[in-house]
Amino acid sequence: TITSKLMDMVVDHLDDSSPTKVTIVGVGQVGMACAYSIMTQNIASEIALVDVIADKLKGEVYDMQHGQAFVKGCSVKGDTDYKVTAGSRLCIITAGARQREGESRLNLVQRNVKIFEGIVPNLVRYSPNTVLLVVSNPVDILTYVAWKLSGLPSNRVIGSGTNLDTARFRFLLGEKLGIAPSSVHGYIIGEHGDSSVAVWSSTTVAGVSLQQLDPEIGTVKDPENMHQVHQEVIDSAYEIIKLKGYTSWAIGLSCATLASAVLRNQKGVYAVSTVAKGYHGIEHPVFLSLPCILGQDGITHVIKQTLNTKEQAQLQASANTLWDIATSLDIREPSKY
Ligand SMILES: COc1ncc(-c2ccc3c(Nc4cccc(C(=O)O)c4)c(C(N)=O)cnc3c2)c(OC)n1
Repeated sequence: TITSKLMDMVVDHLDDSSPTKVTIVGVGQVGMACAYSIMTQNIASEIALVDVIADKLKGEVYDMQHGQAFVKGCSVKGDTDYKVTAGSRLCIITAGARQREGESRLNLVQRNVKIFEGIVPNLVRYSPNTVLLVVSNPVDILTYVAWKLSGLPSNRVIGSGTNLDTARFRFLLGEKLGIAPSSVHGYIIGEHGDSSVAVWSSTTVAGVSLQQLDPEIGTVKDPENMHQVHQEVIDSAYEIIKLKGYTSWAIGLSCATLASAVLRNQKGVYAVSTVAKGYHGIEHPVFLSLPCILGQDGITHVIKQTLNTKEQAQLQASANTLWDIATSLDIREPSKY
């Protein structure tokens, strides 16, 4: 054969037990933007793609595989059978039901619970030590659902949460200040979407607090209307969906950054959705975004920011809303024994 003429075998099969393998469930626009970002940034040595639409899945796998020659060391495979995901360090869930015309948020969530019941137990079965990263919306509720269905410790169940909101906030502030987003430090925390909280008191450039320079910053009395920056962040997802039908590139890049923090044990601080019980007077085990340190075992620490009374009240209101939804869901938890 060509192989035997080309080369001599030295070792039959090296047990490559340390592949940095990432699974992505859902090969829609978000899932493929995650896959492409992870592949081109050499964050994983293996990417496994899973979905229920077999032809779409096969097409995406082939198309990604044909790009392997252009990147260093990232192999892509895919299957509708979850066996393909075995040994993943990180599993990213982008799958979910599409909101139907006039469908209530609660009905959509319940449909996604059913879908997650088909996905999460399969992921944990083949990768019991995995970290889960939930991207599907409504992300805070669905990260809680994934946590309940997985039986994993909460440090290994993460929601992308307000990580993307925070990136948009830093970008828009940077545009106003003429400073690169990487040098504008600030966090949007809490519930992803309309009720997120911009923590103006900890928004700084070179350690200089913008709130100290302008105590009204972020309020409607702020002469420079910086409050508008947070409103633009909240509106941006709707704006982009109106313009192109979905969002993909920024969420894909944000997930690649979170994947890198986990796979490379980087200990970066990111606003991601985690169990907020015990922080800022929150009593229920709901998932909300807080600044978290990310490493190989998921969330190792939560940074305790000092929030003003208004910011705390907003978080607690979100926590109560999410807890009402969480307790109304019928989630089939794994048997404890
Ligand atoms: C083992 O049992 C099992 N296995 C898989 C599923 C399941 C269901 C829906 C899935 C799914 N979404 C999906 C599939 C079909 C219809 C819809 C919808 O919006 O109605 C949504 C996706 C995705 N890419 O969005 C990806 N995987 C899925 C997987 C499932 O759902 C109950 N049950």
